[in-house]
Amino acid sequence: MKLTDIKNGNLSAEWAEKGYELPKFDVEAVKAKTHAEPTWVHFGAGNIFRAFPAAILNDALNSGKYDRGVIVAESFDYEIIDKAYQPYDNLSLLVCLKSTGDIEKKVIASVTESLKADYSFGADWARLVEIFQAPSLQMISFTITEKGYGVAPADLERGLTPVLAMGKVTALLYERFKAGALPLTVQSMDNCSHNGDKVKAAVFAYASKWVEQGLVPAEFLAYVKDETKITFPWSMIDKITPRPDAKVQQMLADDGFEDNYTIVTEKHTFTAPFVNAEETQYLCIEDHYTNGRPPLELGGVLYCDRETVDKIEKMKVCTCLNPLHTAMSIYGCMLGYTLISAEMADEDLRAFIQKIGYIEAMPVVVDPGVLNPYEFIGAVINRRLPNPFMPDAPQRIATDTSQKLAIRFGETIKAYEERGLDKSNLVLIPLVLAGYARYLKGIDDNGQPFEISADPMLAELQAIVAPLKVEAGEQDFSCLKALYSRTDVFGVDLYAVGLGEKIESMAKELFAGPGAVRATLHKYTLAR
Ligand SMILES: NC(=O)c1ccc[n+]([C@@H]2O[C@H](COP(=O)([O-])OP(=O)(O)OC[C@H]3O[C@@H](n4cnc5c(N)ncnc54)[C@H](O)[C@@H]3O)[C@@H](O)[C@H]2O)c1
Ligand SMILES: O=P(O)(O)OC[C@@H](O)[C@@H](O)[C@H](O)[C@H](O)CO
Repeated sequence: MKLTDIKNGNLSAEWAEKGYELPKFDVEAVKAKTHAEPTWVHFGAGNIFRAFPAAILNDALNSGKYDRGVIVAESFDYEIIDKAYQPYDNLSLLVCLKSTGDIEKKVIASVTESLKADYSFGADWARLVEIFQAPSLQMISFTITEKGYGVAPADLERGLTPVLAMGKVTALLYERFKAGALPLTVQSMDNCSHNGDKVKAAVFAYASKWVEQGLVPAEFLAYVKDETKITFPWSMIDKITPRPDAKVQQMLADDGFEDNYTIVTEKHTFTAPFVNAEETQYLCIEDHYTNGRPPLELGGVLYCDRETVDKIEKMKVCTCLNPLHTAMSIYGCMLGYTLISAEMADEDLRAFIQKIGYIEAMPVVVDPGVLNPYEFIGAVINRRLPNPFMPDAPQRIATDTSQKLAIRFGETIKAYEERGLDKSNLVLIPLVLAGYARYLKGIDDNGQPFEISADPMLAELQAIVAPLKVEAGEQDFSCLKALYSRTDVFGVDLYAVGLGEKIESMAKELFAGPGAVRATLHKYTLAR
């Protein structure tokens, strides 16, 4: 079985026998229609694109209610196009790793063209210009990582031939402007807060600079700033999509699926003709489009207003997912875990995050109205985190913890303060923060050193806890005042809100020698 069998009409009975879902639409007809009248270009040919936006469109096409595919443009790592798209007619295999152990295998055929977005690839660039000149084009979208939105001063000086993604996008928008100032929506789908504003700021930066340099008329800047023409909606995307996994690769090989190898590009993108991801997914998009849009609600996208997108993001990041991730990762690293799913089989850790979520954070959750926070957190705790097929590690999540504590826990503490709620209800959240001081020592619960994940504040914060030792007996913990009063790290001065002393006393217990992390975690979690 090979993906190219689909184009060649060479489909053996094996595909169905082995449980591979094939496209239910006329792939060649969709390809031709999309070529003639494109509606959607997506920048960033990475794993999440294939696992999520392209898969949603595939579902819409399978429903028979839509007839256009998506054209993918790669502005950074061209090897992905050469090695993971072109040899497979842009087809891929989505392997959905359900928490039940069921595995869904679906051929994704919604990507109709793959293009290298750079002037040096003449034909591909010319095709992109043609697409941007097409009145039918409705939306361009992105999953290019947060750094993909960067605007470097040197690139702004390169005029109309920039090398960074946002410069290229602005150059293509200029082509659309010249074609009659046609409307278009520019849609970030990256995992960063207020993502639409990031694209907007970058496009405005290039357009302003080019006007200033006399390279484009002032009307171009007015065009990108005119909300009846160009919009930059916000979105919230949530689907854990790890790199292609060796076990999945082997399972495909055992099936007889030949396109089963992983490619690591020179730029260190991990790609493959297949992608593995969890089943749960949320994509919430601010519905502010100027030229219509593909009907992605057919594939489950939730369209709403900006305020709702913002609330959904807060629900996820401040309460229902990310605080639990961080809590279990700080303790997971100290307890020697390397797999999130294994941590969920640890009764203390599971109860720890469950009680943090339901008892301590949920009373102040931001309820977006359109998604039920209880259903969301239920899916996180019962289906997503325990999924044994997801190769996610606490060490990944513990990266940059100093940058995440304020949003993941500080917002909840602030909400208790603002609403005059009883802060004695906060026990396990203080235990997470106490655990952070213990984590910063880089010594696990057996008394052995472990590698702390990268963090821009690591040296500074480790210096604060340096006087402390992991050992039984009396110690002076007054150094912790310099840690827990840091509003930049915790979002609040924990002493000013009456939690500092409680956290300090928990820290004392956590530092009391090997085994103290487990004992303290167990004690407080059981008592809750
Ligand atoms: N993987 C997930 O679980 C997940 C979940 C939700 C959201 N996301 C969002 O999607 C993004 C990409 O994730 P992925 O799984 O596709 O990663 P990936 O490594 O598979 O692909 C990254 C993509 O971004 C491009 N890129 C990287 N640096 C760039 C740059 N400087 N300029 C332009 N393009 C650049 C790459 O070329 C590639 O197309 C994440 O950063 C996040 O914002 C990912
Ligand atoms: O991406 P980070 O490093 O901010 O956080 C790590 C995880 O909590 C995060 O990646 C989640 O897996 C993701 O937010 C799920 O959609």
